[in-house]
Amino acid sequence: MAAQLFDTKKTKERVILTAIENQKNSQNFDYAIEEFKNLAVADNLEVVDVLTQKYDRPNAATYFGKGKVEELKELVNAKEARLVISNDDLTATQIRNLEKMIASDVRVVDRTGLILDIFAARAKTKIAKLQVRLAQKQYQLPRLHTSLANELDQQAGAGGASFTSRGSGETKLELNRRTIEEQISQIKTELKSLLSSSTVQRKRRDNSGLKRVALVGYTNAGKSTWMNRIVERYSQIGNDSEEKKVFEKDMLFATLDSTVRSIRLPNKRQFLLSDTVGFISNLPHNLVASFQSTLEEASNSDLLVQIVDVSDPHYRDMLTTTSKTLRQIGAEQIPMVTIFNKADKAKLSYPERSGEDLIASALDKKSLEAFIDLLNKKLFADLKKVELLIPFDQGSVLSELIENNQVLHQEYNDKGTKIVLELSEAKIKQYQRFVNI
Ligand SMILES: Nc1nc2c(ncn2[C@@H]2O[C@H](COP(=O)(O)OP(=O)(O)OP(=O)(O)O)[C@@H](O)[C@H]2O)c(=O)[nH]1
Repeated sequence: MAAQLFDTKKTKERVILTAIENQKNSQNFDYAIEEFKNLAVADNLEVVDVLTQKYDRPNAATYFGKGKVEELKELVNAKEARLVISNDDLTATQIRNLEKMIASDVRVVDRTGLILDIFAARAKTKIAKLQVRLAQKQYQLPRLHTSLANELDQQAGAGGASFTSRGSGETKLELNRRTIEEQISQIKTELKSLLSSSTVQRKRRDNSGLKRVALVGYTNAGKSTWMNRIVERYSQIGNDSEEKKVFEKDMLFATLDSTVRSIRLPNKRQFLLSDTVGFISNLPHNLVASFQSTLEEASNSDLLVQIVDVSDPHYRDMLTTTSKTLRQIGAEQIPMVTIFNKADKAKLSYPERSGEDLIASALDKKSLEAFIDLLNKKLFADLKKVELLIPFDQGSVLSELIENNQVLHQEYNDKGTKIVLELSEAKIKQYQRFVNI
């Protein structure tokens, strides 16, 4: 449903990446280029060269300065590339001018367009597809120019109606703008109704009073792998968890939907675990807005578990990216622990606690135990030991308590059953009348 910007699936399209180095980004410039290249590879493109320029600010008309555009033109010809992607967002004017100056059959896109394209290819569920489509349309709107207009014209033609014939005196561009605006509003309506039913589901789960844990972190850090290991071992519904597994793959943005699973530990403590879309530096604003509901899994949780690939030389930059994204979605106040993952690849010893955090490998059994131990300590720190006296005629209350909590001690007296267990403040309130003082 979500249309691809470039047809990359049959043969790998040859691409030249461009970027501007300035005072603001010079410190992390190498990392930014590395990340940019990975994004292109993730979109099945073949990066044939990277052209950069030191410049305080991109040229408003042509992005690069005049001489550099000439250099780019020569490079495009020499390397037989038909696609140029800029690391900075481009305006419609910059795109139009660059395409004109380089060659008529060369397309110029920016990093946001590239990320949207990857998301479009990865989106599987109806909600994810619509969210990407919304972000794509919002991205297209201010960038409408002739070549996009022609593309839209063809799309409309395929639908039968030629909207160029509508209304007198209106330009093609205005009509296209109006069409996109209408599509945006349709997608929003559809999303709203789909999301309201999924919000209902979320609320229903919330009523269980279970704590929520969200796995967050840079794309490809290992979030889905951890999720699957935990689900395989501790999922609430038996061991037949194959269909509950989430997509785990060595590629950027393998997961676009947030998945929530109910987990029950051997000590009977329960919580909801969610996996969510991976972060990346400067995640396009439109995408963050479109994926707000998916990202809410993280911003509504009681504990964030940040997964970082410690074997990546840029892992510190990835930690910064995660912090920035968490601020962007209003989740910076939520308590967080960090798992320095892929310690096996980094040749570090594991599992090992590092203060409140953990050095671990998702592929290791002992790391899973250490992870669960950490969760137990952080997530259930507010549990209080309490003694309850349940009268004999309240058998159902007693069995519910025993079923859902680890009973530390149990004995009988002439009034009923005395049990000692750990409960949250809310649960103590709920069972207040049975508290044995
Ligand atoms: N060696 C090693 N590989 C790991 C470890 N954890 C995950 N991986 C691999 O890293 C790759 C990415 O893992 P995922 O779990 O898909 O990563 P993710 O964070 O969910 O990725 P996105 O969906 O892109 O956000 C997969 O090929 C995993 O098998 C680990 O501890 N050690």
